[in-house]
Amino acid sequence: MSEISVVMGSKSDWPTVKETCQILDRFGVAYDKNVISAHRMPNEMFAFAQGAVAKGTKVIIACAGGAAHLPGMIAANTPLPVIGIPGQTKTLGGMDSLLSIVQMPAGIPVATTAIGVAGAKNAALLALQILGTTDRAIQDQIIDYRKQMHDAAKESGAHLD
Ligand SMILES: Nc1c(C(=O)O)ncn1[C@@H]1O[C@H](COP(=O)(O)O)[C@@H](O)[C@H]1O
Repeated sequence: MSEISVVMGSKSDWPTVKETCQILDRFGVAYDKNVISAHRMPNEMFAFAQGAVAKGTKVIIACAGGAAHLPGMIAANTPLPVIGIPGQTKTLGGMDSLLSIVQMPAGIPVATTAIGVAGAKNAALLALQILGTTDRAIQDQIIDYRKQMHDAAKESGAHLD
C-alpha cells in the first residue's frame, strides 16, 4: 500500500518530479506515481482525488506548470493534505505555476513548495515529515538526513580554494 501518491499534470513534468521520487526511494517509503491532469483528464482527476482516502493514501504530492489547477482541484476533492510543486515554465519562469498553486482561497489549503527541482525535493521531505508525525522510523530518517546535510555543508567550508 502506498501512503504517498505523486501525480503530475504532464509527462513533461517528470524530470522535476523524478527528484521527488528519488528522495522517496532513498527513504524506502512506498508511493505511487501517475500523470493526471485536471484540464485534460478531469474525470480521472476527480476519481483519483475522491478515491485516495479509501486507497490508504495519507499525503498527495501534485506537480503542475502554467495554469496549474491540478493541486488545488485535487485538494478540493479530498480531505488529505496536498503538497503542490510549481513547475518551472519557459515562458514565465514558473511564476505562473507558483501563483496558480499558492493563492488558494481560505478553506482549501495546498502546501506550496518552491518552483522546480528544489520544490520537488522539499515536497518529498515535507510528505515524509507528515508521515513522520506518526511513524518514528521515518522521523528518525529525517533527523539522519539533516545530520548528513549539516555535516556535508560544514565540511564544504574546509575546501574553499
Ligand atoms: N497545469 C497543468 C494541468 C492541470 O493543472 O490540470 N494539466 C497539465 N498541466 C501542465 O501543462 C504543462 C505543459 O504540459 P505539456 O508539456 O504536456 O504541454 C505541464 O507543466 C503540466 O503540468
